[in-house]
Amino acid sequence: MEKVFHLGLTRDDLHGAKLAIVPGDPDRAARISTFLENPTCLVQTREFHAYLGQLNGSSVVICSTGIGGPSTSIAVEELAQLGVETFLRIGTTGAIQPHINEGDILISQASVRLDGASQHFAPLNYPAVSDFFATQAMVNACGNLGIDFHIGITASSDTFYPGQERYDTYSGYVPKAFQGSCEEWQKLGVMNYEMESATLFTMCAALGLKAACVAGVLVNRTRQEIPNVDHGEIEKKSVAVVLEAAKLLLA
Ligand SMILES: O=P(O)(O)O[C@H]1O[C@H](CO)[C@@H](O)[C@H]1O
Ligand SMILES: O=c1cc[nH]c(=O)[nH]1
Repeated sequence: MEKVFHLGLTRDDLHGAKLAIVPGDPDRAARISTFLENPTCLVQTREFHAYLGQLNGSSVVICSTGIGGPSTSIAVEELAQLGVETFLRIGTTGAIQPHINEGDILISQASVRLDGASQHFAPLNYPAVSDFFATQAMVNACGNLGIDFHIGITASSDTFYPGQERYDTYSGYVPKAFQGSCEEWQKLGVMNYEMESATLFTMCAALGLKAACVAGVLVNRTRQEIPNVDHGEIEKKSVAVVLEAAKLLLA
């Protein structure tokens, strides 16, 4: 059986897993795997750290995507080749609406396509939209766990600095195309910035796969630029949501 190019795995390695939980951070993938039954490490290569285990008796893969669309597109493509059909992203994020607080949980319904990779799957006028039922599972998971959440549109950018209009940088310069963009997204009701959902949603919709995204808020950009909150506590909450959503989808 053929191994996929980057992950170096075969279909047999996944034991029929149809659902993947896809954080950006490889260390987060390892931490999430500890919540599975019989977790094993499948591979650790580049930014892709993959684990297999069971949730309520069904095989599930946890695989980090690394930061941004290009590496996310590789993880999703290769996991799809191995039989995965549903991708649940669990990330961290920066909020841009004043009513959203650090530690809040955000569910992305759809994303503004500030990435490049999604254009390799579908033209820009194609929506970066999540799968309705996978997103409903995220919502129901929050309900089951008694966790408050916000649901709405996410701006998903290739860059952390200029694309998210950050001026506290080495040059302090943001190209004209992004000057004023944060305020525009705020006025258009966009909740937050992160860096993978546009690629994930677009490619999954275009390829007939299912995707949803939940994220914990590390910073509110209307108040500060650098997070000063406990990442661990925020991660615990968002991990609980994604695991409960996975269980609901596998039931
Ligand atoms: O915490 P993760 O999942 O990596 O998500 C967010 O954090 C990274 C930037 O710091 C980007 O990947 C962004 O999308
Ligand atoms: O502001 C933030 C925080 C986390 N991740 C992002 O992409 N942006």
